[in-house]
Amino acid sequence: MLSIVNGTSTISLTAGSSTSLSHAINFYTNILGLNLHSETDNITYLANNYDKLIVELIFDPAKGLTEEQIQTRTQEIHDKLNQTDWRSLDETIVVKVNNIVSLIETLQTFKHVVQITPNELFPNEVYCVDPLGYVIGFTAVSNPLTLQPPLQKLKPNMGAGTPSSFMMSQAGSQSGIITDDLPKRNVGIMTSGGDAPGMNAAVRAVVRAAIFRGCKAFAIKEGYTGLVEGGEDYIKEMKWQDVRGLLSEGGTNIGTARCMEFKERWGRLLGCKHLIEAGIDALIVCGGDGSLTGADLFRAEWPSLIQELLETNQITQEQYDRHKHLYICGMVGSIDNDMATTDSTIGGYSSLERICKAIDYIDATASSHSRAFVVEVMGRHCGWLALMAGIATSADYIFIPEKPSSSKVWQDQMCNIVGQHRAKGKRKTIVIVAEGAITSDLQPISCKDVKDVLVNRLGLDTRITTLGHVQRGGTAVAFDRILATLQGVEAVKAVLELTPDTPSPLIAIDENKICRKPLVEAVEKTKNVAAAISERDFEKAMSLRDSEFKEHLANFMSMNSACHNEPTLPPEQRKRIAIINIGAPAGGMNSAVYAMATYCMSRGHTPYAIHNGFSGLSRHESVKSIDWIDIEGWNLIGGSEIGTNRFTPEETDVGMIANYFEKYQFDGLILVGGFEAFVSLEQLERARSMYPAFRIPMVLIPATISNNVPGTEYSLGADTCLNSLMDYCDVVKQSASATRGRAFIIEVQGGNSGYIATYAQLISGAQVSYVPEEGIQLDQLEMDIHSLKESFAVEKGMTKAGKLLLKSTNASKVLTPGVLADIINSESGGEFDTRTAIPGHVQQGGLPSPIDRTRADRFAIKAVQFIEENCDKMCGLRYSLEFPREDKTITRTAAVLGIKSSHLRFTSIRQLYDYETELNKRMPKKIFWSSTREIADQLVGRTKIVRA
Ligand SMILES: Nc1ncnc2c1ncn2[C@@H]1O[C@H](COP(=O)(O)OP(=O)(O)OP(=O)(O)O)[C@@H](O)[C@H]1O
Ligand SMILES: O=P(O)(O)OC[C@H]1O[C@](O)(CO)[C@@H](O)[C@@H]1O
Ligand SMILES: [Mg+2]
Repeated sequence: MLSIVNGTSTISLTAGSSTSLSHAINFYTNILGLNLHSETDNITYLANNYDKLIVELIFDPAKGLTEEQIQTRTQEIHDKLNQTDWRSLDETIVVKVNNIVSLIETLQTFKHVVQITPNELFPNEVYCVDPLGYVIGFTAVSNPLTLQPPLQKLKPNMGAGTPSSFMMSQAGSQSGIITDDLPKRNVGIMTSGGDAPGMNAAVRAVVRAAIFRGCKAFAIKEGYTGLVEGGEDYIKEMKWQDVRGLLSEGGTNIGTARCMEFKERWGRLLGCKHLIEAGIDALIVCGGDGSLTGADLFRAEWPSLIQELLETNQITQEQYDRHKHLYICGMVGSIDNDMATTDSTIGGYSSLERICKAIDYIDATASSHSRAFVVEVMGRHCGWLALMAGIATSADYIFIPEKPSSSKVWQDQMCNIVGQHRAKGKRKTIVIVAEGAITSDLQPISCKDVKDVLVNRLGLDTRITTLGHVQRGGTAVAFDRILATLQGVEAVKAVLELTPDTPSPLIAIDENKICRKPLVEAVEKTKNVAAAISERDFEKAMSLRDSEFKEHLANFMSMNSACHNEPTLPPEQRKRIAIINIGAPAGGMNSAVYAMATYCMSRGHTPYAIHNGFSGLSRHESVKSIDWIDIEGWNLIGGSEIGTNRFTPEETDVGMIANYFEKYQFDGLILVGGFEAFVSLEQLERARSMYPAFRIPMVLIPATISNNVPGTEYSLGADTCLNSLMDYCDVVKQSASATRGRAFIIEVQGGNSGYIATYAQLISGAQVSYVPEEGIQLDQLEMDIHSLKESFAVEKGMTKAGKLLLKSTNASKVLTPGVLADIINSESGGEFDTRTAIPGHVQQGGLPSPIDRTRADRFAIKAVQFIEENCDKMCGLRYSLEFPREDKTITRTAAVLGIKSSHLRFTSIRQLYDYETELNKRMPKKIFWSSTREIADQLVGRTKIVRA
């Protein structure tokens, strides 16, 4: 993305072609919607929120940098762009151009800009293609988008376009359908390889998104077998209602297979023929590395396959002309999470949840008998499941294919670690073995091998548990439903945007960002991992796994060695680090404390817990150093073991808090909590001028189910909450469906943030979510009731679809669930009835989800590293009379750690508090999930009134 700023006025970004129109509009409305017109605002906004690269084009040197500075910066940029993948650049870049001609020249020096086209009709415009294939246009016309018609979202049609009539309508009807200039294609979706929870959600999303865009959707049944066999039994057109209820079902209802015939050319030739016969133009394959390897091969071979079909008269010239290009797109569905270039695969976290649950159960029996358990998990040649389960359950030792050692080494290492844990008083031992675990000479390591060592060398009473296909069963967790849904919608958009010349994409996720990556590259990189392992080049295999994998492994190893007697840092670098929980409980708070403390121990720092928040500290000096055995097992439990409350320092006693910070000589503070923790951090940062004890690095790990902490798109606890809400909604929906003709209004927590309600709508298929950001408008309510009535009338007695309506508590104080139910009931004319359900504090409790456990560990370790890195900066200032509080290098040492788009970032509390927070609303100014609301509505066919 490029933001182009011209000192006084903004030179605008616009669309270069129809394929990039919505891309550019999205970008542009993001900026304009926020009314960020000033240069600084644009840059700050983009740097913090949008993407990784900003190119700032200074047209007038007098208004910006000196000529010389511009030249130096320009040179730096060129050097960087030529060396690095431009999307991983993470800073503001200034390029000087004087006019459109020099802009073209400048762009031509960018290694990754593959094509630059001056526009002959409009000489003030230039288009180029970025690495993802987007056409980006530049124009000297100020704000050219005002010349475009306004973006049409859902249409407020009260007649033929009402949602239920739309839902029941045939594909191709225009009512309620997105009107853009993307081509209408017939889109096929198949699931292939091992089934994975979330595949059903992917199929639902693809079918509905395709229909919504005015295309026809087809399911190809039984994976590639469906292509090879062809015909109506295997390739079936799907209508809106065919995918109803799929969200909550495990496995894949359209079937999957491992199809040997497709590995042969003749099988693929048949596949080509059958796709053409069915009239399918675009194919979305949801499967694992094997399936996508097959898809990539199919794409590469397509021209020769179709040529052969023409030459052998198996298809007509007309068919040949229409299907010359196969538009193909990959979605990674596999529990193994073994595909390169994406952080997660659909199904991976559901499987992880099953594994963690099983190990949590095993924990109890292991502890009771003081036994060791060797647990085998799936993953084929990938150790992701074993590694993540190891972190999430605080296993003693793990075996993964990417990091093998010789038989002698692993035996000694495992016995050493397990022995030390036992010596410290641990009563149970959990060792996780990935099914693909090997020694460095490629010999498989079996659970039996591991058990024998534990028995013979440590004398432990040991049992083996092989989890097997339990790991693949059951409904998808919230994350997989979200991932599958958002990726399915993106996949449809991708296949409609593809041109014969653009490379086939794979829909990936980078931290929190759904994005497209080249399919060929992903397949190639994945194959290279396997090749590196078979060549015993384990370093290379590890380097080809994504960076998060490597980070998790390093974290596991450090936490695992916490009770060793040899910390990694020399004594003079060891610190005293305070940890505190603030705000309402959230899943993952304990995991974060556990991870921080164990990581501190492995480094040689002393971790201190401040019990019961700031009020506990000021009233009872509630500081306690943390012992390893005291926190053993905390990773797995909900709530807050050290206690949490909402009091901020100023609500308690700042002076007393400073006094205790001084007394214990804390070198750093890590807060874990939500908005109150955010406010507390700001208060402590502000108090630094007055109290030297606070001149230490301080960092906040966001933890709140409301997910409303500025500076992050993710807070610990939000995933745990979503999962409990999802289970709750599934159960209520089942009851509503069984009763027929019943709707439920479910009240959802989240303070002033509609995050939980919006994502709960997305994963439960609720008809609406009313959120505080929008309130409940009477005309919208009227429309929703009208739609509900109509859909119940259409479906009367036929289907068993229960309807859910979600309402955030703060969406309206007047329209409570009871009042809403009364209104709907009085409007329903006896055709259906509406009840209420309030999950309440269930949403805050429960065991932390594996995502919250593993993210907590990652956040925690990053936070400790932040303290380590910033301690020296503050050292000299501790007792100096002059404290440069406003100095940016100083303010940055009090920060919020967050996930932003595809990055983990520290953002200074000053920046966030002063510029990016709506204090009265306790919300960040920018809501990053607005587009998810649109998708959640689109996929249930809700008609939303567009407001100016
Ligand atoms: N090299 C290939 N060429 C053509 N087709 C392939 C190739 N590899 C795999 N396929 C097709 O993809 C199907 C599924 O592949 P595979 O069994 O490896 O599972 P996967 O997609 O990796 O999923 P998972 O690993 O999660 O089970 C195969 O049965 C085959 O039909
Ligand atoms: O279900 P199947 O065909 O026995 O395959 C089991 C394999 O499939 C997976 O579950 C998914 O690829 C692997 O983890 C496992 O090795
Ligand atoms: Mg596979």
